[in-house]
Amino acid sequence: MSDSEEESQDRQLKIVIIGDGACGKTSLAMRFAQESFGKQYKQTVGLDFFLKRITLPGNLNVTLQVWDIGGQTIGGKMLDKYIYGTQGVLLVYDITNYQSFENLEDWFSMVKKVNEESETPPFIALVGNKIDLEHMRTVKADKHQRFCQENGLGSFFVSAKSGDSVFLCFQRVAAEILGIKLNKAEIEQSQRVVKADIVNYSQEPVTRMVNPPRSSMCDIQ
Ligand SMILES: Nc1nc2c(ncn2[C@@H]2O[C@H](COP(=O)(O)OP(=O)(O)OP(=O)(O)O)[C@@H](O)[C@H]2O)c(=O)[nH]1
Repeated sequence: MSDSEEESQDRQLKIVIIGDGACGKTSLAMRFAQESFGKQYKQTVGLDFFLKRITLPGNLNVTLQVWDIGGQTIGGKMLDKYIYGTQGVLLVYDITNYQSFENLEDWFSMVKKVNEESETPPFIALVGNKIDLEHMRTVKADKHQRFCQENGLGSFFVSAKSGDSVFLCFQRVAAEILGIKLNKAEIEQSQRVVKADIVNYSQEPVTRMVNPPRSSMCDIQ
C-alpha cells in the first residue's frame, strides 16, 4: 500500500471535554494524549487542544482532536462555537464534588441547544473522574447511571491521576462514533491496572490509633 493510500485511511474526530472548573478535564486530556499527570491546578482559559492517533479494530487509524474547554466558559459567548460540529462530547464531573455533577445539567443543555438542528448529533458520554478518591465520593454511582439512562449517554468512571480507564474511555467514544464494536479482549487490553502501594498500618497497636486511617488495606497514590 502506498503512503498516500495509508494516510487516506486516517479519520479525524473532534471530541470536546466540558464540565465544571477543576473537575479534571485538562488532566484527562493530558493523561490520554501525553501519558502524564500534574498535581498542580492551572486553570484553562478559553480552550486547549490535544491530538492523539489511535488504532481501532480493523487497523483503522483515527486521530482524535481533543478540545479541552475551560470550566469558566459556561455562560460565555464562545462555548457554542467550541461545541459546534463535534462528533463526541465528554461531560466530566468530579465524583468527590456533588456540585460539579449537578452543574452538568447546564453543560448538557448547552450541548443539546447547539445540536438542536444537527442531522448527526454527537455521541455524548458521562464521565465521573477522580475514582482514585473513592473514599471521598459524594456522587453515588446510581445517580450517575440514572442520568445516563434518562439521557441515553455513554458511561465511564475514570482517574486521570492513576490513568484508570482513561484510554478505554476515549477509545470507546471513538469506536461508538464510527459504529465499531470493540470485543472483550480489546476492552480488557485498554484497561490500565491501578497501581497502589500497600501501606501496612498494622505495625501500630490498634489501641494507640487516635485517628484511624481511612483505608486499612491500601492507599492509591
Ligand atoms: N486525585 C485526583 N486529582 C485529579 C484528577 N484529575 C485531576 N485532578 C486534580 O484536580 C485539579 C484540577 O484538574 P484540571 O485538570 O486542571 O481541571 P480542569 O477541569 O481542566 O479545570 P479548568 O481548567 O478550570 O476547567 C488538579 O489539581 C489536578 O491535579 C484525578 O483523577 N484524581
